[in-house]
Amino acid sequence: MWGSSRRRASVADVPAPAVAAEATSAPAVAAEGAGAPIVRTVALTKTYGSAESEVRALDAVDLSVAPGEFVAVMGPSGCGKSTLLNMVGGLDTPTSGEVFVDGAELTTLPDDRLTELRRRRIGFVFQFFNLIPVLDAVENAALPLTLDGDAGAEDAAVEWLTRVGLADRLHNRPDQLSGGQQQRVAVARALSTDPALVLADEPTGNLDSRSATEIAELLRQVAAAWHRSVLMVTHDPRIASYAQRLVLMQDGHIVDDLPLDGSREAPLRAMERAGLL
Ligand SMILES: Nc1ncnc2c1ncn2[C@@H]1O[C@H](COP(=O)(O)OP(=O)(O)OP(=O)(O)O)[C@@H](O)[C@H]1O
Repeated sequence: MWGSSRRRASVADVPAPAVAAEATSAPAVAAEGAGAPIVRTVALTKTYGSAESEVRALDAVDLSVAPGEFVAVMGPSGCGKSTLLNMVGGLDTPTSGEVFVDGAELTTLPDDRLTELRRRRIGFVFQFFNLIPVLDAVENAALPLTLDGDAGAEDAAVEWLTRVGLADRLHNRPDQLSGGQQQRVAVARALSTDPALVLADEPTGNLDSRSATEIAELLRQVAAAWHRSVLMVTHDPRIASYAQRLVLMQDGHIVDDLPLDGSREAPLRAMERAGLL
């Protein structure tokens, strides 16, 4: 469905207002309206176990992410960050509440539509890159489209690898790339399907400080220049400072939600204020 209506962005578009229109012009199902959030959770709750062993990983979480917005999520270990990302990514199902992504309510979508939405409208970036060792950068970045039988898979991969600064590394395998370069390949792979949303779970957790900063800057660009929404979980306040907005979680709740101004210290100060340090 999206494959037929999707227009591939060209490197020549960068920075490209057209990409912004493209990112929001082909919603999965009836959209919630122009300018509607790309992510919206309503009273999102997830419990694991039952009775006395019950863990409330998410407790009535309401969160919205606007088109092209870069939001960082921080909080102590076990506060529900990954659970939130998994619910928004359709990788796990809520106990109650609703999750809208790009206008579609995930809990009511038939399996095939959910799979299609995950494949085409959401890009995933993981801490350990999750690249295939025997494939080169182009083949790795093309993989989601290749698996979908898309004839333009490698062209899209080359375009996005060029955008993320790897035009001279197209045919290197992961073991021939630095950690930061491998994560760039993973970002290109996440973007190759033209998603509205990129979900990044600790994307800099396996990188040295300099590469981590470069990936944070790249994710900022994914949102600011290429108009994809980015929802990123991180433990690193310095990395969070590249986002436009910080969501702080504790015990399955959002305890603060504040705009950021690029100050490297702001997330740390917010965590101090919330008593999370
Ligand atoms: N499959 C599961 N079964 C039982 N409990 C789970 C499961 N997944 C998560 N939990 C629990 O839910 C709570 C939230 O976990 P989650 O992984 O979302 O936290 P987190 O904030 O991402 O933690 P971290 O920063 O350590 O990755 C924790 O108490 C965790 O033990």
